[in-house]
Amino acid sequence: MIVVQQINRVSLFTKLLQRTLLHTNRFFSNCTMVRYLDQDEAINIDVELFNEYRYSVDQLMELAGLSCATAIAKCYPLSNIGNKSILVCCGPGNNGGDGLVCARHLKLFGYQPVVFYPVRTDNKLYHNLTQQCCNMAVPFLQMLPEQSTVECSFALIVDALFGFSFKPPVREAFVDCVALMKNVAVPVASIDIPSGWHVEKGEPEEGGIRPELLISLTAPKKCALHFQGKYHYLGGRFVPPALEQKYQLNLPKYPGTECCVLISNDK
Ligand SMILES: NC(=O)C1=CN([C@@H]2O[C@H](COP(=O)(O)OP(=O)(O)OC[C@H]3O[C@@H](n4cnc5c(N)ncnc54)[C@H](O)[C@@H]3O)[C@@H](O)[C@H]2O)[C@H](O)CC1
Ligand SMILES: [K+]
Repeated sequence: MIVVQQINRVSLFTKLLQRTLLHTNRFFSNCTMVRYLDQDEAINIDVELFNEYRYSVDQLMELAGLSCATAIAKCYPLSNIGNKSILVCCGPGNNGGDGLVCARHLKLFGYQPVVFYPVRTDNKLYHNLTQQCCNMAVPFLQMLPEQSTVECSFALIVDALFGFSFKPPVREAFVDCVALMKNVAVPVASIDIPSGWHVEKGEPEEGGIRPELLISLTAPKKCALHFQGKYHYLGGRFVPPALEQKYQLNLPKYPGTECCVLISNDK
C-alpha cells in the first residue's frame, strides 16, 4: 500500500516537472526575438525559396496574399466596415501581385475590394491575377480617386505598391498614390514594407506613410523596427525549417493552422 502511494507520488511529481519544463521551454522559445532582415538577406531567402526549395512564385504569392487578407480580416472585421470598400493599391512587382491575390481573398471573405493598378506588368502571372479579380467582379479604377472620395467611400487602403526590392526615391508614376496614403484619414495596411520607406532605415526623412497595420512576409525586414502602428502581423507561412535554421530567423509560432501571427513590437 505504502509502496503504491509512493509510486503515485513519484509519477505525479514527474508529470508536474514535465509540465513545468514544457512551459519554460515555450516561454523561452517565444522570448527569442524574431530576426529582422536586411534587404540583401530578404532577396537571398527569396531566391533560395525558388531555386533550392523549388517553389513557384504563384505558390508563394498565393500564400502571402491569403495571409494578408486574413490579417486584414482580423484587424478590420467585416461587421465594423459597414458598406464601405477597401482600396487596394498595387505596384508593378511581386508586392503588387500579393495585393491582387489579397484583393481576391478579401472579396471571397465578403469585403468590397477596389483595385488601383496603374503600371501593369506584362507577363502571364499578372494577366492571370488581374483576370481572376475581374472574373470575381472586383473593380479596377483607371484613376487614383480624390482624397475626399477615399475618405467618404473607403474604410481601408491596402498598400501593395513596393516590397523588399524598393530603392528610393519613389518614381513619378507612384508619387500621387504614396502622397494619398500619407495624407488620407483612412487607415493603411501595408504589405511587407510601408511603401516609400527604406527597406532597412524605415520612414524617409521628409516623412512617409504611417500604416496602422503592417503584414511582414516570410520574416520582418529591418524597417519594421521603426513601425509604430497598431498591429504587426507575420504572414507567408511557407518557410521550410531548414531555411529558418540557416538564416536563424527565430520565427514566432503560428497558432494551430493559422496563416498569420501577431508579433509583438518588443525590439
Ligand atoms: N519570399 C518572400 O518573402 C516572398 C515575397 N513576395 C513579395 O514580393 C515582394 C518583393 O517583390 P519584388 O518583385 O522583388 O519587388 P517589389 O514588389 O518590392 O518591387 C519591384 C518593382 O518596383 C519597382 N520599383 C523599385 N523601386 C522603385 C521606385 N523607387 N519607384 C518606383 N518603382 C520602383 C521596380 O522597378 C519593380 O517593378 C516582397 O516584398 C513580398 O511582398 C512574394 O509574393 C512571395 C515570396
Ligand atoms: K507595400
